[in-house]
Amino acid sequence: MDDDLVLNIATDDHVPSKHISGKKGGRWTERLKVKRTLKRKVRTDEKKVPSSSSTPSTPAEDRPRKKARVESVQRSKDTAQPTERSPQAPSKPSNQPKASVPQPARPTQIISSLFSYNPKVDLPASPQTNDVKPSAPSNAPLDSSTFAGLGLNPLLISHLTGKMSIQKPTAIQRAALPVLLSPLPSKASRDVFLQSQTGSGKTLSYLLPIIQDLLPLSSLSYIDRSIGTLAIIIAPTRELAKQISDVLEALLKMRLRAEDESADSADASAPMTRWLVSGLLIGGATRTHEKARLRKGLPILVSTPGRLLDHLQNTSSFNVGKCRWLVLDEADQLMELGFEETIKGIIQGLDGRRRLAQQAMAEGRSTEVGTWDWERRRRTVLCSATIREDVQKLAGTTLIEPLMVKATEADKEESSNADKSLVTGATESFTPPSQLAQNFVTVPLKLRLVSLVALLRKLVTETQVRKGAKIIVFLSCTDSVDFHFNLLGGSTMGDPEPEPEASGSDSDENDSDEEKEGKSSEKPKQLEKVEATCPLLPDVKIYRLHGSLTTGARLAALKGFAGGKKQVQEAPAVLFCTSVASRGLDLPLVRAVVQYDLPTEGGATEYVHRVGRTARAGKGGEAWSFVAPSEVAWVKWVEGKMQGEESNATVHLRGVPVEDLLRSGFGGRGSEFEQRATEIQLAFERWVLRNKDNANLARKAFLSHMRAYSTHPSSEKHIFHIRNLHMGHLAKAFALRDAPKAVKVAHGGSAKKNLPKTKSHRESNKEKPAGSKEWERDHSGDAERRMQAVVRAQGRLTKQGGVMASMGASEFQISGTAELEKMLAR
Ligand SMILES: Nc1ncnc2c1ncn2[C@@H]1O[C@H](COP(=O)(O)OP(=O)(O)OP(=O)(O)O)[C@@H](O)[C@H]1O
Repeated sequence: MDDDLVLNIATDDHVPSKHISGKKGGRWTERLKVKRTLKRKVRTDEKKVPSSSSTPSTPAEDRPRKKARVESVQRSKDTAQPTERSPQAPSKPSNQPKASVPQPARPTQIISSLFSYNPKVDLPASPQTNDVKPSAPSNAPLDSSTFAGLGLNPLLISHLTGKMSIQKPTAIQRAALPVLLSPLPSKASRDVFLQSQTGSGKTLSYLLPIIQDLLPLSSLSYIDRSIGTLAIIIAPTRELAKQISDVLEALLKMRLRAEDESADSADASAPMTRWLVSGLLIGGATRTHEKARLRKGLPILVSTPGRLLDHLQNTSSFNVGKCRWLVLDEADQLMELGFEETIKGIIQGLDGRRRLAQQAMAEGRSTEVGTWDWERRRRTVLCSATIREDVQKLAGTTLIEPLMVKATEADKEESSNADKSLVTGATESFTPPSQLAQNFVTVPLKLRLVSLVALLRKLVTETQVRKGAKIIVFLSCTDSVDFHFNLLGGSTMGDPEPEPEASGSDSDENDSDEEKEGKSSEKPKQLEKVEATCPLLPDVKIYRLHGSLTTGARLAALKGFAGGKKQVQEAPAVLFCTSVASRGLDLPLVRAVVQYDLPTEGGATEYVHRVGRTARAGKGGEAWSFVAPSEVAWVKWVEGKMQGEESNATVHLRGVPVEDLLRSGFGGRGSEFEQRATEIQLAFERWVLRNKDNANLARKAFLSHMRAYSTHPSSEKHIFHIRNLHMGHLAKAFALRDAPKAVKVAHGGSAKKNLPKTKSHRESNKEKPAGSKEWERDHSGDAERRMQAVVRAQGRLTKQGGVMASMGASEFQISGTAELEKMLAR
């Protein structure tokens, strides 16, 4: 199957016909001579004809054109003949947004096999109709309960209802607040393990009790922020920490008045919480700056683990001896990112600081005024959407006699409960919110790119009515995110090429101090562009998010995507991202989550976390997964995993035929969508051919995607095996015209030289700004380390002349350079 070699070869009008009209009559030797002369002339003329693209040619283009298969040509003639509307590629369906795309400067005849040689796709037996009734929301606020009934301070309640539009508690809040608010049963208060579905309101479940606990301190005469840090919340990523800090700040804006104090009294507006300052430590600012803020005092601190440990070890003015609360949010991600040892270090550091502070008091060395209840121990709360084995391990090392608090079904009173003790060894299923509509499309590799555009157009059209809706698209690696962001933001569909932008909207002020000092930013400025638009998605803003962007660019992208306070009036937005956005992020109005690449790590759990970015707090949402024909078994597999062994609930993904998707995205009658899709594919391919940078982005993305794909664990290799992928077809998904071999050569030099050396895709690509120690701490997970060990072992083996371990024989399907090379050449 090498049909990909002949795709999209444009035949320009002025290219002489290859048909040789032979001389009639005369001797056969004379006839042959004439025929040869003519043939030579045709070849010379062909060489003189300039390339259809006026852009610098890539090495791949320098090669002679390949011969088109008759079948392909025939097919394209049947399906891709330009029609009256075809220049407006793609014409919109009647209900589509106005996508007036200028006529592309395209050849008069298109030869494309985008719709031929694709494997036959059978839709698995799954509910196909649209009339599957949506279930009642499982993470919505409850009508049957009130915050007052749970013991929340009336001032907090009025702030929640008046300023934050939060009226009723969710199931996890109903379960957690009584436990965390209750007067402590003993000096040794119980630690808590908080578990519930995505988007169920875990953040408020611990923030409200912390604030309510600290509020009474406001009446102490000596209280001010120099009291030091009394509560610490740890989150695995900077984005999450920032998000929690934003919610905390919204809560602390609360202005408290004594009940008998009139609103007119002189100091009625004075906040009693003035001393209750929150701080954020995420490594974006210089250490000196952070130290200065710590010295002043930050009573409630939100931090990433690495930075917190750093200050505990190196900042003597960090006054944390009186810390009463420690929250470990997104515990499963903390474990996945390899923070177990860091957390242990933090706990030791906190204990040590407490001992020192007590000692200083006892020995009269402390300058502090007032008394402090040193008997009261620090309470630890661990939050997680899952109770996987590694999370239980973390609970075992950080919690003392914990209570398990969970909420699974919002509508059942008895399901919100606080168990007597922590469940151990349980393998409970982890399900998305019940109101989430889960879909999948089996997409032949060649059609992936155009199908993605079709799906985005469809979703955007549907959201036009509900302005401001957002769509998140998950991809396998940073290179792929960069490629798709630049491709959609750069393809013109025939418009004159836009001037290259000097820089994006990521202004200098967004850059962190460290980045300004040039310490961690290695990316060229243009790659840090934050926002893009695409003629195929009118009025839609496109963003990207991955760990290799500078902190400034990451936060700017999130801010742009989330929109301002009036999100409802804003343009729809699409965010291309890696798994860095899969946990905890609470972005308003996310209407759909598209898993263009299925998770390489974390399996079904990661799938549920990703789709959990929509359908939050009782709202609706859609999940879409792209499944390759060789991966169809994934659907049953993931349904089974979500269902769990004991659950009676049925979890179904609805299968949508790819033709339906393309038709609803591109419109037209009959198979017109095929021609429109072909034209879009051609426009993308032209963008790749436009210059070397674009071509390199595409090739890098292709190779990095391959590497990412090869890291699916061996337990999933019956579904995801690199051997099952047709490289030529996959190249199409990266708008590459070259066959894999050409990709390799065009990358400059030998394949061996150009393929990333046997490093894990994560190490070489996924989230790492080179030289960033903070990244090392924030993103180096156990799985990654194990994978790197396998890669290193393979490297040693081959260097010693050993035989490469067979693919998938280890935990990870790491292919060595030679192995990958062989596949590429296949
Ligand atoms: N009682 C409530 N009523 C209405 N909305 C709420 C309520 N509690 C929380 N929310 C909103 O629900 C959304 C999700 O909350 P939160 O981020 O705390 O969920 P989560 O359980 O931590 O999710 P994840 O596991 O994905 O991190 C937020 O936008 C929050 O403002």
